[in-house]
Amino acid sequence: MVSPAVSISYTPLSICNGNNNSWSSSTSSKFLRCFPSFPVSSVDDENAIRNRRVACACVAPPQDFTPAKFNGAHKIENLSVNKELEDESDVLIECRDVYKSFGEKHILGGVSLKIRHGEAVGIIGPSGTGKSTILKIMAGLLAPDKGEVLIRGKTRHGLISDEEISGLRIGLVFQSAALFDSLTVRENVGFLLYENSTMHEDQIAELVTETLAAVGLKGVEERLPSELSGGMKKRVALARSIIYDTDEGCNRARVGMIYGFTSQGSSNYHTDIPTHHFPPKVHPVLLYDEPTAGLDPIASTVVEDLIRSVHMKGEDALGKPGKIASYIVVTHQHSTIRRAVDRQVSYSPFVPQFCFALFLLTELERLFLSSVP
Ligand SMILES: Nc1ncnc2c1ncn2[C@@H]1O[C@H](COP(=O)(O)OP(=O)(O)OP(=O)(O)O)[C@@H](O)[C@H]1O
Repeated sequence: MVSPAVSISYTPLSICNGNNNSWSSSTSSKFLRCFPSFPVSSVDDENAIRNRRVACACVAPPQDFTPAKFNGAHKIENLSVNKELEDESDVLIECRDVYKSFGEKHILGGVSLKIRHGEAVGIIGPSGTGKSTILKIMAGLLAPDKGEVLIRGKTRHGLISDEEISGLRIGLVFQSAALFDSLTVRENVGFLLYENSTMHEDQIAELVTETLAAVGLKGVEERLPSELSGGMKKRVALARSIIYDTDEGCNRARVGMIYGFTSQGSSNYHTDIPTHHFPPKVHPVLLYDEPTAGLDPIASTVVEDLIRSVHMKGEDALGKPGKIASYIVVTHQHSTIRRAVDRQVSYSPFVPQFCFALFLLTELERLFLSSVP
């Protein structure tokens, strides 16, 4: 089993990107390795973490760190240092110098980042800095005031369009599970298919059961959301974001349709992929907004491993390879960065102190977990 290690950097740069062996000697010498192994809990799944390339993203304030003057416009910086990633052909989503304000509030001030095929990216930063906003912009639910969003190299104009996402399936899993309270788990997970596919109800029911099993839930199909724990709700939301139409008979005209639900009506965005296997040119990308918020450390671990397992480099609870090409996780929890992310993008100028605080919290969490019999 590969054990992720956490390192402390004495520079704001906190990335160990790429594969486990990607530390150059000059880089590794700048880092103090402090936790050679991650605590093994009962929910650890060797398969789920076997394919983890890196889980390392923690920074301490540099000794000479002086916070930059805050001028109201935060900037996300892609801190990747991996030269291998300079090839542009595998970029699925790119934000280029994106600005966004709400009224007088300047939320995003020149955000640039790229999400590549196969990547697992974490976005970390203080509350209210615009992390959810950038996810919504990437998903095409909000338009930037200035700057560009490119989907597989093509500039998106305005909000998401059917044409644009014919090659990309973007799912957005919101912070709250945002299930429909009056619908059963089966109806929630299968909602899009019941509403929009030509699949027979029995087929949908079977697919829902299979998808729930993939996220480790069995026998909950007929329950209402109010009868589930917070962690179970998150898993149901995850199942809803990865289910897709298996009806080969469906024509492809529906590829690229997008549906949305938030807590006031819409929270999870899907496209409807009507083939059992994703067409070769369709890349499912999931955007998770604080998927472990409000969960205890063990429930968080389950969700973090599930996020890994539905990724193309993982295996789901049924032992099948995951189907998600790339994903982004917005989180406040360092454990989520450590377990579920290969690469981290951070908000400046506060991130060194913020990550250091997260590091301390994670250590408390680790001590707590290790003391549990
Ligand atoms: N539709 C909107 N209208 C007006 N203000 C908004 C809107 N959406 C977000 N904001 C404001 O933009 C700021 C950034 O919000 P956002 O949800 O993106 O932050 P965040 O970094 O994800 O925060 P948190 O970590 O607390 O979830 C907040 O001050 C929020 O009130």
